[in-house]
Amino acid sequence: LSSVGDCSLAVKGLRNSVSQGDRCYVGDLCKEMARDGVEEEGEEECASDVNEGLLLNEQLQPVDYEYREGRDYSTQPLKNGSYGDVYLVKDANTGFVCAAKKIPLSRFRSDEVTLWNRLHNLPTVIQLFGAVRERNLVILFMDLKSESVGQLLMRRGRLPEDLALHYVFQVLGALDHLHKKQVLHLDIKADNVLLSEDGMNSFLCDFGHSEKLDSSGMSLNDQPVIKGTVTHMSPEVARGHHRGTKADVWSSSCMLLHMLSGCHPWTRSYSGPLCLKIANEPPPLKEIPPDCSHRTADVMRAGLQKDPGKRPSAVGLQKEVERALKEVGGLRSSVNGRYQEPLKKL
Ligand SMILES: Oc1ccc(F)cc1Nc1nc(-c2ccncc2)cs1
Repeated sequence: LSSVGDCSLAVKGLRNSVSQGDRCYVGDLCKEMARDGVEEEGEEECASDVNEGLLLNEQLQPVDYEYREGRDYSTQPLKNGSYGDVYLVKDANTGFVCAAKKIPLSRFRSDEVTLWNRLHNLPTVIQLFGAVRERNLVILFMDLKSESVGQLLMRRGRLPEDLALHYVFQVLGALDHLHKKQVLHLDIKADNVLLSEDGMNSFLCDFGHSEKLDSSGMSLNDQPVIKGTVTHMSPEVARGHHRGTKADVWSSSCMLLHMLSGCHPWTRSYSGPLCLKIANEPPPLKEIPPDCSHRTADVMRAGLQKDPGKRPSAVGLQKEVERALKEVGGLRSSVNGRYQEPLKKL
């Protein structure tokens, strides 16, 4: 197919059904790719040399309607593989460098790309540059950032209070945008928040668990439900109840606790499977570091309300974070400060 509408180019193999005239439909294509994934489970050989998808950034240049690793772009593991299947990508024609995540087709959910694509002009969400299927893999191309908050936490043990509040402030702002666009993230955690070079700006990534909300706030999900990270899972999600915007608010409070203590929530108080503890035990408020300001503790008490009805919205909690940030004197810590030992088991 030749260049299509607002997509710089549709890679060959695109079914005609997804590209009518001058519009290309990321969603339909991705549904097709995901459907193939489900059918192909275990039928490895029949993937032949399928190569189809959409490139949304003209710096990624297909050759003869194909975009193949090795020929049209090269990859190398990012941060020597510490992110798993995320790679540094260099386009062979333009020399453009970006990042890419490789996902097995059988695990690919079209919602990941369609919902991410809905957020394409949000400055607090990492930009999607394209989605291309090659054999049994889906490769998601995206903007390259320096590291994740998860990486930063590995380097620093635990973060200064003002820096942790600064990041959760930005994450809650991004969540407010997502929720206004009827999108749930459902895997908010330090690993899925990326940082700019100077560490001052953060970007949400990984929409692999995202779901769309319907008008009544119920999550509309026709894709296989995969749960997010257990330690950051809200009680209602742990119970299998309906997932709404408040699930992301709970997880962002878990991320704040993780940044302040250096440990995932619940793991300092309990060992073994956490799902039941999250559903039945009181929120892990005793894990709040004693050296935290009262306002910061207030943020966690509000965000870790077990009843989603009593939990504030993203923008509501963001206002409490703003008060806590003011109480500690605003952001003054540097990203590259000394290592601080994570807190011990309770
Ligand atoms: O699983 C994902 C699905 C979609 C994404 F957009 C990102 C990820 N995961 C990660 N991406 C990175 C990263 C990206 C860009 N630059 C530096 C690091 C580190 S972990």
